[in-house]
Amino acid sequence: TPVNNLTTQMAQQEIATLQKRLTDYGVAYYEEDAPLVEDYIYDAFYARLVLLEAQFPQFVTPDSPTQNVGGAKVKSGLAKVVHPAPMLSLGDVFSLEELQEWDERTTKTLGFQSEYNLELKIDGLAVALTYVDGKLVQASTRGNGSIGEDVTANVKTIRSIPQTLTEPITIEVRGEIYMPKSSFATLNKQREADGLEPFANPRNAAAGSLRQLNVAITKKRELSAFVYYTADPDAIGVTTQSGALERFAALGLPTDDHNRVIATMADIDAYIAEYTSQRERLAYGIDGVVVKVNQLDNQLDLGHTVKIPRWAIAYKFPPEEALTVVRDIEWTV
Ligand SMILES: NC(=O)c1cc2c(=O)c3cc(F)ccc3oc2nc1N
Repeated sequence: TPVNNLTTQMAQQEIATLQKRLTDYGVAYYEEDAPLVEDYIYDAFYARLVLLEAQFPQFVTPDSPTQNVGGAKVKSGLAKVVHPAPMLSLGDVFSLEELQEWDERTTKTLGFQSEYNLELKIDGLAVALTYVDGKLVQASTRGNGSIGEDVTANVKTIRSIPQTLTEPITIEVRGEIYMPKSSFATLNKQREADGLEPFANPRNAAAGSLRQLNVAITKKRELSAFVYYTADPDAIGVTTQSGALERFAALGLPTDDHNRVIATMADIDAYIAEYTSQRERLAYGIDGVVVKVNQLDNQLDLGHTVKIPRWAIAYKFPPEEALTVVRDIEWTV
């Protein structure tokens, strides 16, 4: 209802509801680094409350999210960044059968069996890094794909991300920021000692540590990163995904070296089996394997939908607790 059609009674009710909702969102986001809603949803509710409180100041309370520093300010504290090209997400499959279907669809569309570049799916949060003449000038989160948050100052505290490339080129690269398992364990021990809620998983810990207004907090959190994509392959003279990863490393960008170029589904099954068992021995969390068409011109032929690329797919590992249950059942039998 437009604000000027509201009775005082209705306004008081809506303001109270919004104050409670935004306080809960703020606590989840700010205290637990486990946001309950996408930022743009939070921002819309926040804007509505600001409007109502301006119209009905008698209902502004000192503990309203619009009044306190904690929740709201942190949320809207980070500047927004519009992505030049939308940051898409990966489509997911949860079984080898579905992965086989994806391979068949891709082969049919291309008219031949493509070679694939296989990569571990790092369980962190996506960021875009912009370098101009070899200097890091901006870093932003994916956000809703079109609009992300500016985390440049935070990213500059991450040792594995170079502020200067080995060549003075201008390029935007994308990657995953993650918290190594050892840093995660240390951080949660410290939080419990300080009487704070531990982070649920390394991904939430990484997100909460990156999206800090106070950069000194980010610096203490020992984050790391892997780069896996660029929208401008011509800037680095590569024609394959595997070649791009090699060039990223030559430029001084951190890459994960577990990638493998393969030609058949049998090779994919072997890679998935290998890293399903290797998973707990890795220094960082992975939640699956990413299969990418390796030739970049074939990627262009396949294109993307509004939300996901057609030339890549994420095979997600079954959640670990499920595996434990399966093991127990086998054991009792
Ligand atoms: N978490 C990851 O380790 C990982 C994630 C992505 C993406 O999210 C991703 C999203 C795209 F639209 C295109 C390619 C991508 O490649 C990716 N490659 C990876 N290795």
